Amino acid sequence: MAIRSSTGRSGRPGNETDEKVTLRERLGALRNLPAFFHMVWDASPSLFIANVILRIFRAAIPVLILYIGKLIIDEVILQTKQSHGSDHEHLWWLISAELGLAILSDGLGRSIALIDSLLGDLFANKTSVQIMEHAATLDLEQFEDPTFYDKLERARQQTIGRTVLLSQVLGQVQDTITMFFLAGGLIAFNPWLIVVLLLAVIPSFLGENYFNEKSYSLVRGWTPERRELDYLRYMGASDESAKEVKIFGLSDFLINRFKELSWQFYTQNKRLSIRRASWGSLLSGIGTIGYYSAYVLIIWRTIGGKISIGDLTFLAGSFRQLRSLLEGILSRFSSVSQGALYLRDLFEYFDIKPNIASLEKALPFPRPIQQGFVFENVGFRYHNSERWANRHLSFTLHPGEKLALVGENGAGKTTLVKLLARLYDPTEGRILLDGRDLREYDLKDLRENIGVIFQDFVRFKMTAGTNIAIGKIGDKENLSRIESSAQQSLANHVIEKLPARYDQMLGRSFGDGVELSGGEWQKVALGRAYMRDAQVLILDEPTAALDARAEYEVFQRFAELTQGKTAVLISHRFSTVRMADRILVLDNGELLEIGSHEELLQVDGRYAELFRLQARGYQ
Ligand SMILES: Nc1ncnc2c1ncn2[C@@H]1O[C@H](COP(=O)(O)OP(=O)(O)OP(=O)(O)O)[C@@H](O)[C@H]1O
Repeated sequence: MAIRSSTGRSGRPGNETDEKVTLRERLGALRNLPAFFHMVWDASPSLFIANVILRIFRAAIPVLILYIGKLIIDEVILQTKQSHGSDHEHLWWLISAELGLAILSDGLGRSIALIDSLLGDLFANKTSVQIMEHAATLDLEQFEDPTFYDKLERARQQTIGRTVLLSQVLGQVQDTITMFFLAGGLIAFNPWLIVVLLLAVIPSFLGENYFNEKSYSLVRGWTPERRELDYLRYMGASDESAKEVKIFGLSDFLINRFKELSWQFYTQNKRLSIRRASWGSLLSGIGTIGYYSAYVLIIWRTIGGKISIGDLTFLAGSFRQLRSLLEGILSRFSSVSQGALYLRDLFEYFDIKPNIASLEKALPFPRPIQQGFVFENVGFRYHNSERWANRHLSFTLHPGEKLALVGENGAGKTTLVKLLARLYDPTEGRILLDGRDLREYDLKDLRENIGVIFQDFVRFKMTAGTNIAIGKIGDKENLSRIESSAQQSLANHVIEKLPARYDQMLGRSFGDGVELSGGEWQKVALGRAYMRDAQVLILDEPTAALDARAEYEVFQRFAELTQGKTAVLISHRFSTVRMADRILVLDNGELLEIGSHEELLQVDGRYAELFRLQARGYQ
């Protein structure tokens, strides 16, 4: 359990300086916006177009309303000066026009919000699918790397958070258009007003920008800890951990670690929020002073008779709206560029390329295998380890042969089969299949022809039928195939006792799911091996949880059913191992002995020693 800080930064989680982002980087991140809009467009072109058109219409409304307001006031003043019985028709027209515009503006606003949220949902769904699709192409090794998980986590967050970015950028465009309309009026009156306006707004923009940068750095720097918090929250309350949490009395331990980490984040965030609020009030005070200076200027000119009262309301209204628009645009610029930085995380994740992939002109997997697999001085070291998990491995796995792998815990047996299934590529040496490097074969074809059931197989919280069909998911509707696979792996006896048989939900996560015992799960997982038409079958400790009778039966069947197929078995039970044609003994990742049961007994080496040790235990 990664209860210590997973960053390895010894007690300095979320260190801001490590994750500092410059203004230049933020501007640079805006380059991600076109690609982002491309993704949004792909989510729904029609909604996207509708959104843009409605926003352009809405952008023109504020200035029209202000202008009509000015005309109304001028008209009212004119009419109060005129004699009784003057014609009010013009005034009513103006009032109706303003009312109409106000209603239209509200309707447009609601339609835009609706489209934003629909588009947001579509975008979130589409991106989640893309993240899953991309994850499927990546290497196992990449999944074992914590920095990869941080990236994946940040990318996942994009699917939810980025819809806000969409409305922000489109809102930005809309407000900019409105601003141009309003600014036109102000410039015609007095260009200096624009200068006052900018001076009033820029300080608070700089403040916003500064604090957004800090908050992005804080959140980004805290990604590993946030993952740890999620993990602790899950471990503290999940069916997977409940048993051991109770037995070992772990809840206080988990809760305390959670409290410690979450408190650290809270205090860092609180400090930043307080600073942000204090500076924000001060800087926006400057903006208010600017507004009132301009207001005084406009009033002065009105008193001097240079402009009408209607002009006064129009200009004061324009200035006030321009100020808030400009403040909005500038502060939104900070969040847009911050959003674009998060996008960078998403695109960085999409840019991760798998190392293990098919070559352009990949070979089809041989049908049938002619010469078998040849290991030529194969060595493998996990990327995060100094130790060689396999080294100097040279042997041949003949077509149709049943090979058993034997060795102590950590000897490298699972690693060897992972190399065979090309979950990893050798660090040194090579593996040949029918004389060609394994890397030359089409990866999908290779995986289809090599069926592996791992010791830590996944207990999918799905129906019993699906759990078997996993072995060949394309056949998930083929009930007779699923049933015969279940028979072969002895899972049929387990499944027939379940209330809903093959439709029974397994695991306790959903609905009326039923939990199976370890051995029962293993029989179900073994069924997956029989679903496949794979030429090579690999069973990594497939019978560890089976009782003695079940194990005997499983192997009787396995021998019959894999006639003519190549099979690799990993087992610590010598009763199983001796049924193999040949046995490969691994020690510290290296090949120690290889031969049939009888040959190895004659050699009287490690195998003979371990065999006798186990046999003695049964006497
Ligand atoms: N994903 C991994 N990252 C780093 N090291 C690993 C990883 N998986 C295994 N190892 C290391 O590689 C070595 C070989 O492991 P492997 O799982 O192949 O052993 P094994 O013979 O199958 O053991 P067991 O009998 O316990 O299943 C071990 O020292 C193990 O710690």
